[in-house]
Amino acid sequence: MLEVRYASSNKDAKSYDTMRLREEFHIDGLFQKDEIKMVYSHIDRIIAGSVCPVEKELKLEVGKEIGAEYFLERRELGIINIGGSGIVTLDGEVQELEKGDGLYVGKGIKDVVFKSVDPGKPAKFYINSAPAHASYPTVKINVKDASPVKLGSKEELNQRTIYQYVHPNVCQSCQLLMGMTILEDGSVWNTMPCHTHDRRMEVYFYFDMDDDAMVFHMTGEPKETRHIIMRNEEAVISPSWSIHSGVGTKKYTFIWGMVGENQTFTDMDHINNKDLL
Ligand SMILES: O=C[C@H](O)[C@@H](O)CC(=O)C(=O)O
Ligand SMILES: [Zn+2]
Repeated sequence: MLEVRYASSNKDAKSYDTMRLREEFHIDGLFQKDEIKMVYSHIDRIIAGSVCPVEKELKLEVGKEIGAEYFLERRELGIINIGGSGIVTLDGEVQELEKGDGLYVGKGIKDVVFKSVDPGKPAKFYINSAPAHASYPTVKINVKDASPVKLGSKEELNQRTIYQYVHPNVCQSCQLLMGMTILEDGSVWNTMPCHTHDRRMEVYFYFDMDDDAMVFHMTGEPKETRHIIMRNEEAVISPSWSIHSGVGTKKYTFIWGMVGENQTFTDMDHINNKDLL
């Protein structure tokens, strides 16, 4: 299933009510058994989605929206498995991904097939894909190979480690950047102090949450902030003009993916807390 969403202007988004904000930016219904769900956003043409093979093998297919012979004809793909052991087969070559493992798949791979090792403990593949102009090698990224950046402090309730998976420090890609942020026990804030980066949009995917837990995800321009309530295994699109930051009622982890003009991670436009409205 592929759902298409168009881009929203910062001028229009100011007047969105809760439901409209969710319609434009919030993604739920991920990880349905034996299904692939994808959202194709016209914001930098990122595709974010889930692949949840249980009994069946699932193959990436293309429709008219992509206009290619096969999914990765002119795209690249990042995968992180958040479930049980899984297998991704790339033109017949087998890659095994345990929980937390990632895979970068370059342009030109024709057959991408997903399956679970044990249907009793299905794999859950979270995916991000972006248009690509060049083919870079497939790279498997274990959590331990991802490049860690420690941020925050106990006092600010935002102590966390950002693991860069698809990033120039780890592997080559055309435009995709992807990683996972893990919070320390008792820290509830991510990406606060917050930032924007007009050169890249971003998608956050929240997981490893209890059923009754929520993350209040902050969105909007720095002086027009709104929130979107996130529950386990839901994602949210952040246009380049928007902040993206969250606070949890209980513990959570999230995967971030960025697509756009550049790949520089440290070029964000930091926003001072006192300037937020
Ligand atoms: O532009 C960078 C992205 O928003 C994330 O990498 C930030 C993040 O995971 C965090 O601060 O917790
Ligand atoms: Zn960001």
